[in-house]
Amino acid sequence: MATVVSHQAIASHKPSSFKASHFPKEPLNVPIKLRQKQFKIQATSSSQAPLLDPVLSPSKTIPQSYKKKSNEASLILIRHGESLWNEKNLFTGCVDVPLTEKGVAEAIQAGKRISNIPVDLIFTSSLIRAQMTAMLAMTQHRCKKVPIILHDESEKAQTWSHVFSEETRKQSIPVIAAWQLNERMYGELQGLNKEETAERYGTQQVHEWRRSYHIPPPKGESLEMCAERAVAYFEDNIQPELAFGNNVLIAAHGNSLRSIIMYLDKLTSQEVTSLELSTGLPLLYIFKDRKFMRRGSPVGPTEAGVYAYTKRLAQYRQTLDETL
Ligand SMILES: O=C(O)[C@@H](CO)OP(=O)(O)O
Repeated sequence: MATVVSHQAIASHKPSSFKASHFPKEPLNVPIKLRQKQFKIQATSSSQAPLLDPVLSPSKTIPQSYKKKSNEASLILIRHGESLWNEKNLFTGCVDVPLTEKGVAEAIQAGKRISNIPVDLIFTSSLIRAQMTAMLAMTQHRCKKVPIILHDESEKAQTWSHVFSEETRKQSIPVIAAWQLNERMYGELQGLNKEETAERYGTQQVHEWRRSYHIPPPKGESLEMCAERAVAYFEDNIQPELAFGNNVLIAAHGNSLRSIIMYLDKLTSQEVTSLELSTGLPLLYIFKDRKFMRRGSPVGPTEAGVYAYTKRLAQYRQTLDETL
């Protein structure tokens, strides 16, 4: 079954509808797991003191009043916009190259398409092309919240990036960068031209390296190996957020997203070989009753059908319309 995916999601939380009680004393809506790992709530009312400190004890991290927000959540997947090496037709993998001007435009266009879909939390890979895409897309979001990258590479990085205003935090969206969402490592193909590689090794061989599930490129990751870390990360860190009711945007890569879509859509290792993702096209899923329902790629933020998908999305857009 061949599947070409693109999509577009919708709404945003209008500030007035976003009750502080959803995230009592929470920083940036920090997700449960990350919050457990990275933060503890500091018991102080001083405006001078940080509202959050690095975790000292995970057991102290979950406020008693923390309750599930919703039984339903939106999940938006976006493959990054065109990169400089996409343009040159080079195998890229884990080489960290930026977007082209076209890629920037694609990311902005993706943002327009999802400008009415709620986003509480953003996950990206650790690579700049995915991060640029997420950030550029969010410039278009009607909620006008500010995406902020959480830095957990050191205790100092955590401490130095604290936000001291609760109001400011409420107007922010945490961005979590995870290497597990990186593009598959393309081994000895990284930097090689795809067409020349096909001429040298044969079209069939190169197609197997690029699209088969089990066969890795020389000294690189097969899709199966990529799935082991990307899907594990999704299950451990992203799915719990959706189950809690947080709406999530993931900006990542052709192959890390193929492996996640394989998991979401329950594709076989044969079916995934024909799954192709276009650059910069958002794809919307609804997570409800522990199931993922793919909703495709809405054409524009005003497309009526998008809002028919769920009452919650329609309400969210209506709230935006009334507030902004
Ligand atoms: O070069 C890469 O990293 C990927 C994505 O651009 O290529 P492919 O389409 O071959 O998986």
